[in-house]
Amino acid sequence: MSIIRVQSLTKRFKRQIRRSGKMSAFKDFAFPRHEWKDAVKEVDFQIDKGEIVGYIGPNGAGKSTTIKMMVGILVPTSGSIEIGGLVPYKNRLENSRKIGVVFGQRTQLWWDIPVMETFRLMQYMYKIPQRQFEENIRIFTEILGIDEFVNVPVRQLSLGQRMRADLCAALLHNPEILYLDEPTIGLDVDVKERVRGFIKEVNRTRETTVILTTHDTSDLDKLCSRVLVIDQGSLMYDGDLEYLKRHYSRHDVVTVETDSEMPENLLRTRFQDDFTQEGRKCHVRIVPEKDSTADCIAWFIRNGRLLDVQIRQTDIDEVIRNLYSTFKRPEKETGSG
Ligand SMILES: Nc1ncnc2c1ncn2[C@@H]1O[C@H](COP(=O)(O)OP(=O)(O)OP(=O)(O)O)[C@@H](O)[C@H]1O
Repeated sequence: MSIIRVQSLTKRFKRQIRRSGKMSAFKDFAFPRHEWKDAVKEVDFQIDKGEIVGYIGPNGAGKSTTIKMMVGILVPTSGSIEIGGLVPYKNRLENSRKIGVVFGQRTQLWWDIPVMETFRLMQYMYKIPQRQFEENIRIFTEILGIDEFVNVPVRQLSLGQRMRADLCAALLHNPEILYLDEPTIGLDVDVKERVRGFIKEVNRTRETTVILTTHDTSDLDKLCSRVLVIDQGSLMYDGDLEYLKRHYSRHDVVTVETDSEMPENLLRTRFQDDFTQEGRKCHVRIVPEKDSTADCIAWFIRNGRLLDVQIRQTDIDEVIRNLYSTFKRPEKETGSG
């Protein structure tokens, strides 16, 4: 049962064209020239209750514009959006009770007051019953480990602490849908893991639907099985993450340095033609159908003395570039099932 239905969604912005050269500022002011930009073009998708979906694409692809229309901040130029039966920009207040939003780059919390006071203000604004409020605070503070800084003003929090407080605040009113815009940007590895664990737990226990934009492939790997890929406003792919990675990524490369040069015939027996050697360094291309990074490293540990290991993983921008060059014109592709 779809909780989100997006049909032929388009958002067109009018932008001023800036001139260059002599008197350009004056000319721009006196004789402004404009162009139209389709930030989102004829986008269609549906999302079921309880799904976690990655919404990805390069910078300027149209992700935030789509999310802003789903949240109700922007009005579509054409097409339709229905969130749990509501049209977001027409029913902003009702829609806001169904959704939680977290932007990694900016906080929704009040800068000058302690975290717990912010939560209390949220309780007041969303009319959250006391029991629900207390229970959520208890559960969320435990999983996110925020009890040690609930009395600290938001402005004094580190980025990782602020992000955890933001996540907690966004979920206090038990929203059905959670929009996360780059939720792990700038966080250290431990906090990233904590945030991902929390998102997973909320999705599992409350069936919260999660839409996530990210440039971090690990977020996708750990959280999403389905991704939507947008580029230049058009939806290029809607389907399985694994399918996308298998078909459009270059393979991961493991570079291993050993204390002495390994015999080429030994390497060839194990890795056939999927390696190159430069003295004590060996680069192995991991072909997922027949090998894994872990097995490759384990083999080197058994057969030589390791000095260094580097793994070059496929980054999602590279996947998208490959996807884009495969389809000369943006097209939709269904990879699931
Ligand atoms: N208010 C606006 N007026 C004019 N153009 C806009 C406006 N908002 C966004 N755009 C343009 O629409 C396009 C899509 O922008 P959007 O912010 O949705 O991209 P994005 O995929 O979220 O990018 P990023 O990953 O960098 O956040 C960009 O070309 C951007 O310059």
